[in-house]
Amino acid sequence: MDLRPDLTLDDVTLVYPDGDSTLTAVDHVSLTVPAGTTTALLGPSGSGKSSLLAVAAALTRPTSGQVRLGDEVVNSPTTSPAAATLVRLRRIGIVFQQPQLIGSLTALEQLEVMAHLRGERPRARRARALELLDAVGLGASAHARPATLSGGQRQRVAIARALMNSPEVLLVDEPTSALDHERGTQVVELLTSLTREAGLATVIVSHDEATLASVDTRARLAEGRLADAVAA
Ligand SMILES: Nc1ncnc2c1ncn2[C@@H]1O[C@H](COP(=O)(O)OP(=O)(O)OP(=O)(O)O)[C@@H](O)[C@H]1O
Repeated sequence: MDLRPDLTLDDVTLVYPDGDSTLTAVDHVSLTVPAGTTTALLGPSGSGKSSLLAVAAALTRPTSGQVRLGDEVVNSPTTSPAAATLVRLRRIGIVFQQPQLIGSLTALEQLEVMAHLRGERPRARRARALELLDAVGLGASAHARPATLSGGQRQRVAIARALMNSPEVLLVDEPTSALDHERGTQVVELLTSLTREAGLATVIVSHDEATLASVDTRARLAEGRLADAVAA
């Protein structure tokens, strides 16, 4: 296993403007996700889970505090948009609630597009894409288009795509919300085993505690604050 950095949030606060006043969506959250482990981020609707994920993903700058990979600060109130884009492209894989696949492309092509954007050579990117599709159990569906895949299979393509740029961090927003219990559990198990194998620091936002038996840690948000982070 490669030695990958831990993901650390140091005292992160995110305040949105809200009419004449402000709304504190994330309130002084500190959290470390060690490399090779998965943390589930739980909490009621509006507790700040998506906002925290957006800061961890360098999609949104924190109002105060910082995000680190190892010792390196990758998102802070002064991070430039260009630096944040590079961090997202090179170091962070994101899986959204909906897989957001391109209808006209095969599973293999969805992955290859990612590597193409990074300027990887065609042969290398095809080999890596096939390896990842195999890893998510879709080796036999490499040439299938999204319409012919099930919801669980589409989510697996999105996971493989997020890993195409060999990220250090994997951030996953409600991956099981469109899946039944069994398929949801399988997707979380896949995420935790890929995380261990690749030494990733993974955060899964979830409403669905029943699918989370395989995660290492559960962190709970309430009104933007971290209520607890316990070993699962
Ligand atoms: N872009 C925004 N501008 C202003 N307020 C926002 C914005 N995004 C979220 N909020 C507010 O911040 C708070 C936290 O929202 P957030 O979406 O992070 O919570 P959540 O736990 O992910 O909820 P859900 O489970 O419903 O997605 C909520 O009060 C929400 O209304």
